[in-house]
Amino acid sequence: MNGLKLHGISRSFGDHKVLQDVDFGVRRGEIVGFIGGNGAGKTTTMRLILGMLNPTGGHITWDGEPISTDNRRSIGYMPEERGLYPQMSVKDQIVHFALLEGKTLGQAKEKADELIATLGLSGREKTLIQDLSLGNQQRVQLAVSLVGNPELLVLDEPFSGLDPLAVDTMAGLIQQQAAQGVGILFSSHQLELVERLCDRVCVLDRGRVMADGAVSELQDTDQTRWELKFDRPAGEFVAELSLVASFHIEFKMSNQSSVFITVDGRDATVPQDVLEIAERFGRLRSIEPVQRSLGALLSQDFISSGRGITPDREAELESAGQTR
Ligand SMILES: Nc1ncnc2c1ncn2[C@@H]1O[C@H](COP(=O)(O)OP(=O)(O)OP(=O)(O)O)[C@@H](O)[C@H]1O
Repeated sequence: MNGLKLHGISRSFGDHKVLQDVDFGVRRGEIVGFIGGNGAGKTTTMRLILGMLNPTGGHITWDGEPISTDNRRSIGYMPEERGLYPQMSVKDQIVHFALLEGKTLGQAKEKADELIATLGLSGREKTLIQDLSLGNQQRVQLAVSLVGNPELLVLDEPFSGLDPLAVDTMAGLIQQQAAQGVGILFSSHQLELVERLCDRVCVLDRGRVMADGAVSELQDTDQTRWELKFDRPAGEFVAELSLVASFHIEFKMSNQSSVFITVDGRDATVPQDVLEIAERFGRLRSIEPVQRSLGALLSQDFISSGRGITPDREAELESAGQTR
C-alpha cells in the first residue's frame, strides 16, 4: 500500500494498555478521519506515527517499507497542544519553523510568503499571533505543519474551537492539500464534519479499531431505518408502539415529533402493525427512509455491543443534527 500503514500497533504506559493491535493506513491524497471518545488513544497513535513515542508492539510502514527518519521528515504535524509563540509575528513564526526544517533564511522567507498567500493570511504578516482570532491562529498552525512540503499531514483536532466559517476555511485548506496528493489524518469529535470531508474513517474505541472504511461502507448495513414524522409530539405513539414492537424494531424519539424505526433487511418496509398504530395515532406527516449518519451508526454499534449510548444520547445526537 502506498503511504502510511500501521500494523498491529500496541502501546502501554505501565499496566495501562492504551492501544491494542491497531491496524489502519493513510494513502496519498486520501483524507482519513480519526474518531473516538476522550482517551481512546488518538493522540498517542499520532505520536507513534511521528516517532515521538515507540510502540510496545507492531510496526509502521511507509510505501511498504519500515518507516524511516527521512520518511518522518515528510510528515507535517499539528499537535493538540498548539505550539505557536504568542509574541511572534505571523511571518516570523513560519520562518522560524522553516529554519528548523533546515531551510536557509532566504528559502524560509520565500516559503513563509507562499504559505501566507495560500492560507489566506495576506495582510497579517506582521500581526502578533496573540492578536489573531483563533481561526487565524489555526491557519498559522496549519502553515507551520506545511513548511516542509509534507507528503502526509497529521492533524490533532484541527477544527476544535473554530466557528462555522473558520471550520469551512480549514476544511477547504485540507481538501486543497489532499487534491495535491497529500495524505491527511485528522482527529475530530465533530462527526458530521468527518462524514462530510473524509474518504475513510477509522474509529478507535478504548485503544482498539472498532471500524475502518469509507463512510458509505460503514453505512451499508443489513437494516433499513425509517423516520416517521408527526404533526404533534409522538410520545403516546412511542408508548403504544412499545407494547407491540417485536425485538427487531428499535425506535428513537427526537425533537418530540419524529420517530426512528430500524427494521432488519435491506429493502424492508415499515411493518404493518406500526402503520396501523401510526394511523390510529393520527397526523402522520411523512414516512421516509433515512441514511444513517456516522453519529447514529456509532451509537448503534455502542448499543448493540452493550456499551450504553442510551436512547437519550441518541436523541441528543439527532437534535444536534448528527443524523439526517
Ligand atoms: N505519557 C503518558 N503516560 C501515561 N498515560 C498516558 C500518556 N499519554 C497518554 N496516556 C493515556 O493514554 C490514554 C489515551 O490518551 P490519548 O491522549 O491518546 O487519547 P485521545 O483519544 O487523543 O483523547 P482526546 O480525544 O481526549 O484527546 C489516556 O488514558 C491517557 O491518560
